[in-house]
Amino acid sequence: MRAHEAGALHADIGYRGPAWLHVPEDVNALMPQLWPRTVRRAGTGALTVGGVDVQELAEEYGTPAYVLDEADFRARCREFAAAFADCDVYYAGKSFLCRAVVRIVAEEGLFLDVCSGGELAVALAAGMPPERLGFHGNNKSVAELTRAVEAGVGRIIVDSFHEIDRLSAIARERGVRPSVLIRVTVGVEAHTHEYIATAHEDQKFGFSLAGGAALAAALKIIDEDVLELRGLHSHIGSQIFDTGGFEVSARRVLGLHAQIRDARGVELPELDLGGGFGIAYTSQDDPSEPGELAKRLVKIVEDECELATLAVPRLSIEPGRAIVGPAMFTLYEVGTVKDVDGIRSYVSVDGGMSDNIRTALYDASYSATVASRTSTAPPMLARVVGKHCEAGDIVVKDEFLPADVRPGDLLAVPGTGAYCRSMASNYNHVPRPPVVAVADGAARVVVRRETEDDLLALDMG
Ligand SMILES: Cc1ncc(COP(=O)(O)O)c(C=O)c1O
Ligand SMILES: N[C@@H](CCCC[NH3+])C(=O)O
Repeated sequence: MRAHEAGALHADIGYRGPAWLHVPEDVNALMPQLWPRTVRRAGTGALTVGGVDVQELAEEYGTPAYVLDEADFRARCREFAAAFADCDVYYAGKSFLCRAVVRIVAEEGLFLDVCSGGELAVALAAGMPPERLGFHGNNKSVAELTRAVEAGVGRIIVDSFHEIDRLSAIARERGVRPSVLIRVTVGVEAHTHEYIATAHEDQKFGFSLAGGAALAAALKIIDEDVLELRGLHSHIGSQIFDTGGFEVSARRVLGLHAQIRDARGVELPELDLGGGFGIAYTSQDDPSEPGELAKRLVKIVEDECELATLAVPRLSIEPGRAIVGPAMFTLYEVGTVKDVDGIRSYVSVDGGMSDNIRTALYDASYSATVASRTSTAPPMLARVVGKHCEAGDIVVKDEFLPADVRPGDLLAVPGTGAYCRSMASNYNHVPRPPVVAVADGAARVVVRRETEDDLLALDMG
């Protein structure tokens, strides 16, 4: 069925889904932009990834499981590195981090952004050269800052006056001069969910540009001469498609570069515009390629520098979601199917909000497909829900699945590489799923499944 016929069918079936979701012509079809690049439907009807059948993965590693397409992940790292060849690309580790990922990121020539002592520990344990690390956070502890300084972290992005004082004390004590950037709140209202927008005035991150705190912080660091101020940093939010926000942000931050030059005669050599580049979760999302993003961002910075008569600083960016998000999907097994009074069917899977909190937290949209077979049954409006004791435990709000979807089917949800395993919880004492990396016909566990023994290990009786 074609999309334009969907309206009529929507009316016929008393459709209760969102207006944008169309009845698919073929409920078995995969939209390439949603899936890791090596995913195919094999002759058997089951999905394969990296040449491995998902049924084999489910048998060997169980469900739910996050499945990482290693070739896809590497390709995305490489594409960002190539597109931003004259810039520094920091992979945002908060999106998903484990030692295997750190090693791949390093091998593919990227830098790494960490934002806690734990992420720093993983990065160092995996052998990431410390000078290729950036350290973020609005409330870094003395212990975290000390560790970063002692390890020789390449740059620390300072976020408060308290932090500047703390870091300066640590640096003085050790007779070192850590490189810092200042996180600037540029007052941009990014077009994304409120909880993942980070540059409007009223929030916890950064020094306000409009209020003068950012300039005061820069002058303090320059005048005290303990820390080396390398540049300014702005991150406007996450899952953003429009480069307009980056343009405003670059203009404002470079305006501050010019103010600092005018006040102290210093031109800062670096500028970081953060991450936030959107990916496709559904047919409605149309992300830009890294090459296109690079062209636009570099031009924005060059134009703004020309206007402010500044030398062009070295640009860095911090993409997380755009690199790992599309490289993974979550593989679940269907446990129950309930038709609720002709409204929709609730398809329960063996995970839920503990492995993907984004739907509940940000009202995020996802897609899904039956992964273990194809079906000739007509499409049926479904809501994929988890097994938690919570009515808001929704994985995929609205999707068309074949009407014969049944217990034992494997269900795959694409786009779960970023902020799913990294934000996973043990709610209801559900152990967190493993991450299985697949490449060239072979699978390996890069993060093992949590066990009930792991859960009990923290419980002191
Ligand atoms: C400072 C900073 N840099 C980079 C990122 C990565 O964002 P994304 O994964 O959307 O690219 C974040 C998260 O939003 C962030 O807070
Ligand atoms: N956790 C958010 C991204 C922002 C987090 C980093 N500031 C998400 O899932 O979309």
